Amino acid sequence: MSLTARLERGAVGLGTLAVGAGPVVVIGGAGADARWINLRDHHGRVPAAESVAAVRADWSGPVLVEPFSAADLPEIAANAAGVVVGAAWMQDFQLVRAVARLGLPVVVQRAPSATLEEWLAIADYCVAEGNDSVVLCESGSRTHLGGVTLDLALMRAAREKSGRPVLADLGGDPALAAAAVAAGADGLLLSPGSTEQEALAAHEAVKIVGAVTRREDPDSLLTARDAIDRVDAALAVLLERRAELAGTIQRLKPVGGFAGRDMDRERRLVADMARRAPTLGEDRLALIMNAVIEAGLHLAEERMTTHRG
Ligand SMILES: C=C(O[C@@H]1C=C(C(=O)O)C=C[C@H]1O)C(=O)O
Repeated sequence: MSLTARLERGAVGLGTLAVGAGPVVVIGGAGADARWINLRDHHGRVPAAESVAAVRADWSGPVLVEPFSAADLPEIAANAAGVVVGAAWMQDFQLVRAVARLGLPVVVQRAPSATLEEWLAIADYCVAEGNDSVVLCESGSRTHLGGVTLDLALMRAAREKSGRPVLADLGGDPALAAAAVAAGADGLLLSPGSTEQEALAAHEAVKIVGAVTRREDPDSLLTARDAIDRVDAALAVLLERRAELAGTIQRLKPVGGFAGRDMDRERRLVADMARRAPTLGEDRLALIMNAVIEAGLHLAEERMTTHRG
């Protein structure tokens, strides 16, 4: 889908990036699709221009900025693709209004104790200022253990109720990336200082889990190829896992390998798969699965020979 077509479907554009249609985006530090800067991290001691210039030194893509105060807004208006209304000042209505008036897309983080209604009300404040480009970001609630729990059910409800794109704020730990993508996140927010490895882990979840759970409707060659590449990545993971399991079965069966081939079982598994892949249908699936099964049996026999040898 072209950026314009994506935006027509309720996505929010962050520079060249569409959030809400197409693949799940990763926002964070190095290796992410968009960078973000939290000016609150420095308690206003580092000028906005300096922080933006530091990121701009090696990044020309979209940058999101969370201001420390209203004084940062001119710099943000000039140099950012979007503004973050941080969880800590979600209730500062004056600042929210001033941010919305910049006309840039606004990411509204949920304050730790805010309800769904309170959270969505902030989006309404932005709309009242004439800014409808709002992305909601679930940033977690404080728990009795002193930690922060991401509420993926609330994130999902926010998406359904508002029709707006949603982000899951994973902080410094991409371990929940897969769960967030499965729960319908349109983007994953890593901390501004996240590493390339963390971005890689998040992108991997976007590819593998997104390929299975996220419906995409690409309408350009480039985006369709991007989408099919993600499906192939997921297929590769499953094919590798399948080959391992098929190998285990060959070792456990009384007669393994090609000599113990069980065509009845193969027909049954193809028929089962055809229920989930009705468009392909049984005959085409049989051809595909025959190749997959034979590859597994070859690998298993090769390994048995190596082990015996
Ligand atoms: C895995 C098995 O061995 C063979 C390989 C199969 C497969 O890869 O799915 C299926 C049937 C057998 O021909 C099995 O018997 O279950």
